[in-house]
Amino acid sequence: MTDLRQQALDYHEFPVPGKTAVCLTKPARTSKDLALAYSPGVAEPVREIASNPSDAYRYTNKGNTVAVISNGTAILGLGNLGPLASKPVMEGKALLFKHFANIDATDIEVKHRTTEEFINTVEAIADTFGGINLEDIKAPECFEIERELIERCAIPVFHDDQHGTAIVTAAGMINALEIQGKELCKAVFVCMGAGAAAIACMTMLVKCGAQRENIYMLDRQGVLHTRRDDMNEYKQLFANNTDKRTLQDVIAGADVFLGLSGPDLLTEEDIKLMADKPVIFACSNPDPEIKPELAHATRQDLIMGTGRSDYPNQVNNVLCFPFIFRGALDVRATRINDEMKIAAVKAIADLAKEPVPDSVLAAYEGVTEMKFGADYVLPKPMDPRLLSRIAKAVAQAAIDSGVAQLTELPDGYMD
Ligand SMILES: NC(=O)C1=CN([C@@H]2O[C@H](COP(=O)(O)OP(=O)(O)OC[C@H]3O[C@@H](n4cnc5c(N)ncnc54)[C@H](OP(=O)(O)O)[C@@H]3O)[C@@H](O)[C@H]2O)C=CC1
Ligand SMILES: CC(=O)C(=O)O
Ligand SMILES: [Mg+2]
Repeated sequence: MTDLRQQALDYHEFPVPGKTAVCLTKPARTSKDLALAYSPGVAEPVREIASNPSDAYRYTNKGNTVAVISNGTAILGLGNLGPLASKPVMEGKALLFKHFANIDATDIEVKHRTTEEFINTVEAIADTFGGINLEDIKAPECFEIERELIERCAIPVFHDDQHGTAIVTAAGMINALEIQGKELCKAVFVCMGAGAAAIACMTMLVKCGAQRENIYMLDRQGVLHTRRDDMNEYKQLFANNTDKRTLQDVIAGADVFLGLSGPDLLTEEDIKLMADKPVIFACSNPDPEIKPELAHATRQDLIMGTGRSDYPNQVNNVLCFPFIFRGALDVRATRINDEMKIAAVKAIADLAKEPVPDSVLAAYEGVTEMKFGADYVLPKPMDPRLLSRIAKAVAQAAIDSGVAQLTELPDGYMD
């Protein structure tokens, strides 16, 4: 048993099992308190909400809550291990929502037979919450699930593995390519994986300026190409009219490798074939497509990122989801649209160029300097400025694009 394995199990088991609990925001000590909190007093907000549903934001915790919902079909890069096994990850997301953005998140693991049953289950409970963060639901079902739920729910529904990952990847990619002296619109991309995260990341990169014809994607069968007849409609959008079939065929001369697939799928020989000054984001969790030690030992001119906390350049949706929901909840956005996502990309990318506060350095043992460059293309999750920068940009974008129920930012918001 490795040290980290035992430490992780102990962390989850002691002093109480799990990572989250409920806390009270109102007194419940006296009979008067109970008469207000429960019967008879609770009847008053019930009547108010029955006659005006938006009063749920006024008298209940709805406006500061997010449901983190999974079916466990794509738990990190561990695969389809079922809803119950996904609970530690969902509790982990709830911990991050609370710690970084003071949002009260509840994890919900759904057992279901059909995609429709999952959608109906989530729709049925949606009004309880201010937002829904879908997590670790595999492609292609995730696309239909999210689309349907956005249609059916009056609150933001956001598949984190798609859009949280895409926002952070785009921010990191813009910065990494700038440092390498390359342009997004000219860069050649190889994306290993063609699932939830990969399709969303490449879609977002195209929105940010990457050229569709410069993108090669691969799944377990190899390169997505137009002569294949085994691809779903989402993969078809990224199929190229090409004779290239393997990773080795497409990685030769590529500027970027983006891994959203599984562990150890990229070799030293592969990265030797890439163009000068490549960018490698090997984002599979917990084990990346190539270990940073191996990549750095192979080439000196690359920028390397992973999804993990224990290497430089953590390309992980934790940099986005707590903060984008903070902004969306605070203006009661009914959805999280492209304008809000692009605002988040820009806020994250820009923050990486600013001097890093000492409090961030203190959270990273042994690190004495962090400065925009090859080992610092993205802000750190511990950076307290992420909250104000992303939430404010997102909330403003929600107002400007007409999906906020508030017409202006609250006075002094995030100042
Ligand atoms: N760093 C971050 O913030 C994030 C990282 N991720 C990581 O991305 C990975 C994928 O997650 P997600 O998109 O949600 O899962 P999905 O199940 O939706 O997609 C997985 C994709 O990876 C492909 N794949 C798996 N194994 C291989 C292989 N051996 N060779 C080629 N392709 C392979 C699958 O191919 P096929 O279609 O043929 O089955 C599929 O296209 C996970 O490792 C996850 O940890 C995800 C979200 C955020
Ligand atoms: C980070 C994350 O959401 C994942 O790996 O699935
Ligand atoms: Mg995930």
